[in-house]
Amino acid sequence: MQTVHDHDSLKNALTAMRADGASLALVPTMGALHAGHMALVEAAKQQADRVAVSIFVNPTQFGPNEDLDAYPRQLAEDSALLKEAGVDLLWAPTAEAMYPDGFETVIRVPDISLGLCGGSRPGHFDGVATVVCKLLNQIGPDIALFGEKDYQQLAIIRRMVRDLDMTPQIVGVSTVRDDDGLALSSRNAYLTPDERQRATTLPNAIREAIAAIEAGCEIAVALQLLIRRLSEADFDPIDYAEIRNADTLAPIMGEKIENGPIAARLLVAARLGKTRLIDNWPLMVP
Ligand SMILES: Nc1ncnc2c1ncn2[C@@H]1O[C@H](COP(=O)(O)OP(=O)(O)OP(=O)(O)O)[C@@H](O)[C@H]1O
Ligand SMILES: CC(C)(CO)[C@@H](O)C(=O)[O-]
Ligand code: BAL
Repeated sequence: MQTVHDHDSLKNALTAMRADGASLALVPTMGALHAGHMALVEAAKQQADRVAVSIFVNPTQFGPNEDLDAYPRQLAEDSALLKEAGVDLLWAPTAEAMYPDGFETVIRVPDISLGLCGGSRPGHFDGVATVVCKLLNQIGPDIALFGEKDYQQLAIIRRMVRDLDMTPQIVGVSTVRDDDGLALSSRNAYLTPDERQRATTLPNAIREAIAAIEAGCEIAVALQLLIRRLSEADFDPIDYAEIRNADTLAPIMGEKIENGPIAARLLVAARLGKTRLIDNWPLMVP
C-alpha cells in the first residue's frame, strides 16, 4: 500500500495505479477505523480493481463547540489495518494540502441538508459536501462508497454528484453493528462503560417504533414512545426522531399516505453523556 500526503505524490501514485486501465474505488473516511469502515473497503474490493482510502479529519464540518480536537487520530494503526485489508492507496492529506491559503469555495446542497443533522449541526453538510467534492476530484474514482449509518450525508452526496454531473457512481453500504445492535462509530470510543450499555436503547427503541408503525400505530404516537424510552435511558438532548422518505428525505408525518405503503427511514440523533449518537433504520409506512 502506498501512503501519500501531498498532491504531487498523489498524482504519481494514481498515474501508476491507472496505467493498466484498472478501475478504482474510493472510500472516504476520517480515520479511527473500525469494522464499519472495513465493510466499505471489502465492498470496494468486490466492485473495483484497485481501492483508495482517504483519511482526513475535515475541520470545516465541525461546529465551533464540537469535538474536532478530541476526534481520535491514529494514522499508524489505521494504516496497518488498511495494508492488511489489501488497500492499494492511502490518501492522508495535510490540512494545508486540502485548504491552501485563500481557499473559499463552498458546495451547498440546501434542501436535503435542512433539518435532521443539518438542523442540529449548522454548516456541517456544507463542509462535508465541499470536502467530498474535492476528494472525488482529487482521486477521480469510478465508484465511491459511503455508509448508510450517515444516511443524510449519503443522500446529500448522491444529490451533489447528480446535480454537478460528477462521474463517480455513489454506492451506499448497510450499517455494521455490534452484536448488541449499536451501530459502530468512531465516536463510540467516547462512551463510558455504563453509557455503552445504555446506548443499546437507541437501536432497540428504533426497532420497536418501526414494529409498532408497521403494525398500524400512528407515527406520532410511536415517535413519542421512542423519545420517552430514550429519555428514560438518559439520552439528552434528543436532537431529532423523524420519519423521512427513504429516497428524497422529505418528511412523512401523519399525512394521509395516498399511494402507500412507502419506503421510509426512521432517523434519530441523541446525546448520551458527551457522545452524540446517530442511527437510522428502514421501514415501510403503511
Ligand atoms: N457502522 C458503520 N457501518 C457502515 N458504514 C459506516 C459505519 N460507521 C461509519 N461508516 C461510514 O464510514 C465512512 C467514514 O465515516 P467516519 O470516518 O466519519 O466514521 P464514523 O464511525 O461514522 O465516525 P463518527 O463517529 O465521526 O460518526 C462514512 O461513509 C460512514 O458512513
Ligand atoms: C465523508 C467524510 C469522510 C467527509 O469528511 C465524513 O463526513 C465521514 O467520515 O463520514
Ligand atoms: N460520520 C460523519 C462525520 C461527522 O460526524 O462529522
